[in-house]
Amino acid sequence: MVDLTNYGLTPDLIQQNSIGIPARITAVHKERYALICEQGEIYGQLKSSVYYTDSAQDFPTTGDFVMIKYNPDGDSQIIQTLHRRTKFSRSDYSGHAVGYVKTVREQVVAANFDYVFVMQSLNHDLNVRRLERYLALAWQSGAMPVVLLTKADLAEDYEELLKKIEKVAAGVKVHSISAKTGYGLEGLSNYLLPGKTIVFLGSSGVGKSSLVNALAGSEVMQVSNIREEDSRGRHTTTHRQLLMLPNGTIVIDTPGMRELGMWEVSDGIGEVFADVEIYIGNCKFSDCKHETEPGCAVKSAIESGELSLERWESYLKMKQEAKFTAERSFFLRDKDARNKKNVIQNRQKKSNERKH
Ligand SMILES: Nc1nc2c(ncn2[C@@H]2O[C@H](COP(=O)(O)OP(=O)(O)OP(=O)(O)O)[C@@H](O)[C@H]2O)c(=O)[nH]1
Ligand SMILES: [Zn+2]
Repeated sequence: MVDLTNYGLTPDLIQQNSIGIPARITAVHKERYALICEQGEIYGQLKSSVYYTDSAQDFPTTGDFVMIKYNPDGDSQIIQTLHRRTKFSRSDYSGHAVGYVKTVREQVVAANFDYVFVMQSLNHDLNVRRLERYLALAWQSGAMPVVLLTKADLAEDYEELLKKIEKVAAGVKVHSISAKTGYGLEGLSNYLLPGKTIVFLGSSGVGKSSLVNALAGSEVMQVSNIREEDSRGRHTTTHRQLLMLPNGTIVIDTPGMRELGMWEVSDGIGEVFADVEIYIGNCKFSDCKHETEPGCAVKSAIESGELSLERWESYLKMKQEAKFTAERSFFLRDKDARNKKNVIQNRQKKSNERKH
């Protein structure tokens, strides 16, 4: 029998009135879920009467703990998604076809992880702006970010670069590693603990699968062969996946983690740009736009070189993006409500017409 506490389940997650047995989602397929429960690896489907009628019910995702009605002869039934400790989510705009009313639902792409490995490769992929964005997302999730700079064996003289990264990633540990040579992997032992869950955030080809294989000591994930000259990777990870390493650490690698565009980062920004935000409250005018106002703490920090202009601009850019995402969600929710109202009015109109 599998003990789910080894998979990170804590008893407090199961509510008193819950029925069924607990399970953890290991992969999401089209209409079917792969799960692990005390009976081993199984498949399950949603109990539609619960999941489609009760909008408060969260559709399960990789890493979720759920309650199931176990079926030894076929697919089990998923009856409840348990509270998530941490999550990566974005707004789901699908289903906004003309004439249909559908709520903008939160789409969660991974849940219940302890650490986020924010990965960039030291050879081609390194981009400070993208790193800031990843870090904001990671903080937003509620878990602890850790920066991994991969393919250290391909890079020369990255000391300067490392300093720059460490500055951007204040308060976050930065590790340079090589899955190929094993360099730096022992430095990850603080996170690779039994029952802890790690999720990977990084673009295709950065070396996520290679790292998992290096840590597992065998080919547990397929590695895509990319041409190193242009670093163009193929999308090889086709299923969201959760798996356990031999030492009991759980890793999640899902393709959903790549589409970062529409994620809300509003809360995470404050964490990543704490060094920028300290100036903002110190301007002479409380509604300072940090443009031409006298006594602007931001402007004077930039002038004195305390704050780099580059950092300030990247802060503004991310703020702007977050605002756009929030407004877009709001607009669609609003539009949704209007649509719903129209549909109801039309229905009423039709039924009135029939009566007359
Ligand atoms: N030299 C070197 N190459 C590496 C290292 N890690 C990964 N690679 C290579 O980089 C390429 C992509 O590696 P993957 O592990 O498939 O990358 P991934 O992030 O899982 O990619 P997706 O599955 O597309 O998301 C492969 O050709 C690997 O052999 C490393 O530490 N050193
Ligand atoms: Zn100001």
